[in-house]
Amino acid sequence: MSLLEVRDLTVTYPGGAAAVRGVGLTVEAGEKLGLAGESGCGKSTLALALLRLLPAGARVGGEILLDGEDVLTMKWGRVRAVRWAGASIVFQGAMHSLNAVHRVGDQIAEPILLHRGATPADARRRAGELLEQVGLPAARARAYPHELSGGQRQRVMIAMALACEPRLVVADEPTTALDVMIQAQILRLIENLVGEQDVGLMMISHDLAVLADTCDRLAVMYAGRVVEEGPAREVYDDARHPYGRALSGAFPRIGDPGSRFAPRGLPGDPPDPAAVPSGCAFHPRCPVALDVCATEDQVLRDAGTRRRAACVHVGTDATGTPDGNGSGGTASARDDGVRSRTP
Ligand SMILES: Nc1ncnc2c1ncn2[C@@H]1O[C@H](COP(=O)(O)OP(=O)(O)OP(=O)(O)O)[C@@H](O)[C@H]1O
Repeated sequence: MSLLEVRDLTVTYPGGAAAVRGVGLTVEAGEKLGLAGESGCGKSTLALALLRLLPAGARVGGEILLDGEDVLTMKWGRVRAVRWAGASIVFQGAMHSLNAVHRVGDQIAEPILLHRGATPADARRRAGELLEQVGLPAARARAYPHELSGGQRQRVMIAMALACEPRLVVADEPTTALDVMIQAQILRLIENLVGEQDVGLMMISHDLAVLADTCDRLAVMYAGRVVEEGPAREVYDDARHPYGRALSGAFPRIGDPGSRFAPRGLPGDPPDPAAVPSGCAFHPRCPVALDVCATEDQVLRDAGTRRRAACVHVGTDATGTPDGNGSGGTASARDDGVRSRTP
């Protein structure tokens, strides 16, 4: 059984924005999954859904199995317990997530008191240990958030996320607000802590290069769907979906700070989730789209060993590379595929 198994997850916001449209993915214990995609593709919505943190009015379908237990049908008391000990989230922008009027040590100690049944003295001691584990002196427990740097605050957020020894850590753009040097330190910290404690990690970022550097496996999202997944380096170096290829060309590799984000050679913008294009949602921007792509939906199917992609060109003679002719794509090829939903 996987630590996390998401099956056919859909999230629609009031007003009709279909932010997540039938996502299936897994995270194993000790595995680091990177979730990539442009702004607005539904990454944060997926993360919020995992812990039932979506705003009221959002409609959710599918299953989110954490250790086999469906988060979507749990009673609220169970959800609260799961939010700390089952899975916890590190958000971007720690200043907004920490409470400005409480000392950081108290904020780390609180879930230990509430969910671990520790005595106040034990919870304080554990908070000090956690601070040391994330590279801060235990004495910083007495600091208020505004007395810490951005990188230190993000370390505190990581300590909080680890407070109740969760099985899964979800890190949503954990380093976006930080400068490059601190970013690298925080990424290594998350990587090491996850490795030491054998927890699963879902790291969310628009930066495929960072994810390829940190994670074992990558899933690429476009317009609320996973369109490609596979071993991190392979997806980054040799994406099978035209969108994955554009995205992997979009970022500097580590150590090349000169270039900036912009998916390479892609016209237009990601679609409005309230008006997702018919067929493959990527077809209006796709350099190798066929007529059929405008009308027929694409599902994830085998694209090599432990790799899947949702593109009409996958599994045909056509490579789907921008200079390939793409003529081998047929509608019938799609039916051979593996659906994103596990039967
Ligand atoms: N509360 C909400 N009500 C209505 N629409 C929403 C709400 N929250 C998000 N959306 C829409 O859902 C879509 C997905 O948003 P989401 O934040 O999940 O994307 P994302 O990939 O995480 O982007 P970013 O990296 O910018 O956070 C976007 O089009 C967004 O405008």
